[in-house]
Amino acid sequence: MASNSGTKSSHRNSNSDRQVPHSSSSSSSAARSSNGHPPLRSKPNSARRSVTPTSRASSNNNDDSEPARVRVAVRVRPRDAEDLNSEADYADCIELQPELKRLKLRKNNWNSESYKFDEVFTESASQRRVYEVVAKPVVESVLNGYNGTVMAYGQTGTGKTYTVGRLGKHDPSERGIMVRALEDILANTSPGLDTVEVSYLQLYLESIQDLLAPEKNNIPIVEDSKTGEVSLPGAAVVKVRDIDQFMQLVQIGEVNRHAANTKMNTESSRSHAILMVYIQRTSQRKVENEVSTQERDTRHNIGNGINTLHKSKLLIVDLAGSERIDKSGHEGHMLEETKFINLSLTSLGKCINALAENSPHIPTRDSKLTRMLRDSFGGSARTSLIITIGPSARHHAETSSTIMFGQRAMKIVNMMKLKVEFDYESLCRKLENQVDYLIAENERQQKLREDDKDEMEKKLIEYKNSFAEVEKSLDKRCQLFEKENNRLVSENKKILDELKLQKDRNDVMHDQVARLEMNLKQSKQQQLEGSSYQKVLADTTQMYEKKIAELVEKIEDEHARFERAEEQLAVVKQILSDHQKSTEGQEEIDDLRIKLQRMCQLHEKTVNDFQSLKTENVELLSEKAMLSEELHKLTQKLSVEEKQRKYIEDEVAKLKKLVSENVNDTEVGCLISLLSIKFSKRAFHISLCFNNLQERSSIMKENIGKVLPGLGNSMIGLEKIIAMLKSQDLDVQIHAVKAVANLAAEDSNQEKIVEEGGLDALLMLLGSSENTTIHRVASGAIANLAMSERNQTLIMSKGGAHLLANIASKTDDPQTLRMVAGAIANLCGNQKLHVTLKEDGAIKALLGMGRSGNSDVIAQIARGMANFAKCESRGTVQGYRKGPSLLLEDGALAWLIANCSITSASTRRHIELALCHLAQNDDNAPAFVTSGAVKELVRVSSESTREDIRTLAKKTLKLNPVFQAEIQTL
Ligand SMILES: Nc1ncnc2c1ncn2[C@@H]1O[C@H](COP(=O)(O)OP(=O)(O)OP(=O)(O)O)[C@@H](O)[C@H]1O
Repeated sequence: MASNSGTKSSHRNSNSDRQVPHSSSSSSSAARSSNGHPPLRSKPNSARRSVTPTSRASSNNNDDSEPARVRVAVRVRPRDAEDLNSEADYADCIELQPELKRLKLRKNNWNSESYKFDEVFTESASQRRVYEVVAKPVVESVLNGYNGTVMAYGQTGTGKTYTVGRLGKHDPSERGIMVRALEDILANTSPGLDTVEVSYLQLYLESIQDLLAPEKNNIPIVEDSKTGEVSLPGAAVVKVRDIDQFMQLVQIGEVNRHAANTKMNTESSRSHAILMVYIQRTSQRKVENEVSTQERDTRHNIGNGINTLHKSKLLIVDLAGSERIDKSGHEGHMLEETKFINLSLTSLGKCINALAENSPHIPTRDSKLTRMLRDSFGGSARTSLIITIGPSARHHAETSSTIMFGQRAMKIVNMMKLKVEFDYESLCRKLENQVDYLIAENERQQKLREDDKDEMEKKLIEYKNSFAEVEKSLDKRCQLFEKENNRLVSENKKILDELKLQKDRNDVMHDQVARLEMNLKQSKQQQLEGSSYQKVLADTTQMYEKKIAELVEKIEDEHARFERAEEQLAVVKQILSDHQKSTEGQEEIDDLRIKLQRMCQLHEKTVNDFQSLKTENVELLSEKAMLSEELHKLTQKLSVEEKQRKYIEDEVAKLKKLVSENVNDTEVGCLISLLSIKFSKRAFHISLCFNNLQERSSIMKENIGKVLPGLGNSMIGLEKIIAMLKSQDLDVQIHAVKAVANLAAEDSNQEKIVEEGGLDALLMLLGSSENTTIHRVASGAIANLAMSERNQTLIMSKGGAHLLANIASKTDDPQTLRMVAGAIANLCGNQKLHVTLKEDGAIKALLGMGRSGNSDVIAQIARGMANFAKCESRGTVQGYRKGPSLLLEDGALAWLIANCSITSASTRRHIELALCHLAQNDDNAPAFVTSGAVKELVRVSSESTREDIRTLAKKTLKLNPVFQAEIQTL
């Protein structure tokens, strides 16, 4: 029940409501969450924080609050045996209009008021429908991470426990809200990821007892002053595995509750039962789509995502019965007990009033109930209230106050806040690991790159050196080759020249040989011709043969040398061609060059990567500074708000003081006017101001007019108000009579009003005033006062019946007639007054008011007739009354027959009841026959919508021979 301006948080953890982003001290690249929100940043050494919902929330917007009015449904319990035995004419206390979601309450038995709710459940509404309408939306919202409360409020015995706590072990259709809520919660959570835990407590005589661990008593309530979070550190919290185990827990709780209550000599209805369901859901933020492969690898190393925790709390409250002290006992323990129940329910009511009025201060500290509900009713929780009422008019006042409680609760608008937390510690750990990993990885990469770079540079130098050497040796070899080539070419040329020369010589020698051969031939010839000659010739031949052999040898030498030269040439050629082939070394160098280039590029890229990581680091640091600044601003804003709240409280205190010391009429008048706006909270102070009120000031009169009717809700200043009824000033009289009428509407005020002379003053006004407003309002007040037997006797003894009859004859204003008829109808319910009523002309006046034709007036006449006839028939049956009804002489039968077919169901039932009761008196039978009422009675016996009336009519017709005879003639 947080104040409207207060902050909220989930159970058991200290969390703030708003997401306050923080930058990390160092981080990976700026990953973004899947919904495009800024990435989550951790802040080491701080507790878990609330964040804006992402994955589970139904809505994806960034607002962390959405307005939701407290939903209020009303459920009527079916009639029980006691209700059926109760007074039949009061049986229509409420009228349900479920299709309009409205409920009509017969206000004070002579007037009805219509109230709208979020849902109106008739007696036949199923448990399933009640759960689905009242609790299911709350359960769904709790599953989405919001806190929620379902609360049952109503008088004892109206079905709160039936609605909320019924187990339905043998018949699942009977299951109440608790079991159905847990069924839904368990079906929508996964045992591995989520946890569901419960505590079950009882609040009795302002002491909290654990129903699951009964030895734990007087459990303290701990409130986090910063977050407003409420926790009960001593209470047992049990993990729920399945619905059977939960039902066993509730059963254990019920047994303990029963045992505790027996020990304390009380009953369950005297304590508040509170089931607390804690839900913790885990989900992972997916960031995979938006991170680089490298980051994904990194994340893979340290865990895939960030765990977010959705923590929420569902409270299901079965409140103690809301009956008043006078009904629940006046003495000893019972009185003490009722006071405590009243204390907690009254303080709940006060909080609801304050919340409904959007008051800056919600008085949650007044009772343990409201302290426990501080973070669950109003504030940021989704809340449903089911109010339970009984159908019987016997409990009219309780039913009325229950309805008003529900109506006020409907005005509360909560600002629901989603609390998603992430596991900050584990996130922190993960991010720190991530940072460590990235730093280490970065350093490693850098080192690798530096090593690579050195290596490459070394290799490059080596390659360059070897390339230069190769080039040098190639140059050398080229020079050598060229030199050798030149040498070989010149040698070749020389050999060729020599060969040519040799060839020429050969040719010459061949010629010489040929010549010599010829000479030889000639010599041989000459030999033949002479022996001396022969000898010379032989010598010459020998010489020539020697020369030839020498020449041949020389030629052969030359030939061999030529061949060698040729071989050398071939070698040179081979060397030349080898030399040509050696240019392939160039390709190797090119390859090396390309490799070198690639290595240079790689080096450059590494340097760039390193630079961009550095830039990123700087960006993250500046982001962290920005977010820290934002946090600082938010903290400042919070402290300003706190100051404002204190200022308002001081102002209120000053105002209180000022009012108590009021200085002059005008100021007092203005203050009262001001304070009357916040009347319900300031009534006490206004009453103090009355001590100084003087009628002489026109400002005062005006303000009295504003304040007095409002004061009708309080007994403060009653003496003064009653004194004002006798004022000479008509305006003052009118305002005062309105105030008294408002007070008289609450039956708890009536005794005091009469004691202070209010009834005398009202009757005096009725007799003396000519003002129609005064007639109308005073009659209304008297009608209210005429509800108790003691007041009825007083009214009659002071001539009230005569005065009322007189007003009835003087006016045609339907509102005044309705009030007068209501007052007389109430007096008709007292048999001791019947004769005086008749003698003073009240019965005649009552019937005469039918001339207005107004349905509300006719309803009151019918009620009066039913009251009168019922009391008379009781007297006749019990034998202390004789003779025909006093109603007959004034024409009641004719009136009843004439109005028998009226459309309003409740008026018709009163007329039917009046006829039935009159028919029970045998002395009335002749009048029934002559007026034609027997026929109506027969119709009632078959057509009345109420079974008990049909039965009564049938029984009466059957037992009376006059009626039997008359029926024969019909
Ligand atoms: N809607 C309903 N349908 C049938 N029976 C009902 C319904 N509501 C209540 N009852 C019955 O009325 C009786 C009183 O109901 P219940 O005990 O739930 O009232 P209660 O308001 O919780 O009373 P208490 O304040 O004493 O705890 C029970 O016997 C219950 O079974």
